[in-house]
Amino acid sequence: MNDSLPMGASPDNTMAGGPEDPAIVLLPYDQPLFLVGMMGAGKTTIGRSLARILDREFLDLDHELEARCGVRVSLIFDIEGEEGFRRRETTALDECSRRRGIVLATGGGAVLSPENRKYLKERGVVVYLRASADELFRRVSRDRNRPLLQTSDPKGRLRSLLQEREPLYEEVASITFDTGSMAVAQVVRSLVPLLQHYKVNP
Ligand SMILES: Nc1ncnc2c1ncn2[C@@H]1O[C@H](COP(=O)(O)OP(=O)(O)OP(=O)(O)O)[C@@H](O)[C@H]1O
Ligand SMILES: O=C(O)C1=C[C@@H](O)[C@@H](O)[C@H](O)C1
Ligand SMILES: [Mg+2]
Repeated sequence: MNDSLPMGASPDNTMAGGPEDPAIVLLPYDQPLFLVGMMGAGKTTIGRSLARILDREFLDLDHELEARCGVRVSLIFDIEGEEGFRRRETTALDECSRRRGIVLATGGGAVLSPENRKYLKERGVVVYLRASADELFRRVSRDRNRPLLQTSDPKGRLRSLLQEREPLYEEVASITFDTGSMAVAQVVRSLVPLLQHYKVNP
């Protein structure tokens, strides 16, 4: 028995208590978990905490890009523009999404490319952390490392990005979780049992 198995999952991933329905298996314990959502959704904060509880390695796609380039995300945007950033993001996502036993916090715009959406849908279980534009804005308004919000109307920009991306987050999501005004710890506490008992249709 592997110690890192989540509660309720057995090594062959059949349902605890016997395969009443052999077509349904529990979330394989090493299948990657991907967090998607807008900037400020809590992907980094919640992802790190989830990984600790699920005894998984935590990766953050923005941090991965910063480590590879040696500069902050905002400087990648300044030097290479959004197009250059997105190219690097796709390469990093392709590599990171092949890793087993991870929780990966993606960047807010990682769902924009069809290629990225394919990686997310085919390689892991995707959690969409949803929040309203007002709530998102409260969380990110003071952060300077979010280049897309460096405009004269950051709240309006956030609102239009959310509108444009919502269907894309929904498209890739295995689970949509409304964070509402829940505190981080409360979101994590609610997500853990959902993930531990998540059933995958093979
Ligand atoms: N549920 C929450 N309640 C209150 N504050 C939150 C919640 N989730 C995240 N935050 C706070 O919002 C800020 C942004 O969170 P975080 O950096 O985790 O977002 P993100 O989804 O990773 O954004 P990005 O796409 O820009 O990387 C942080 O200061 C974090 O502590
Ligand atoms: O929402 C977005 O498009 C972004 C979100 C961040 O995670 C970074 O990936 C970058 O600032 C772009
Ligand atoms: Mg983040």
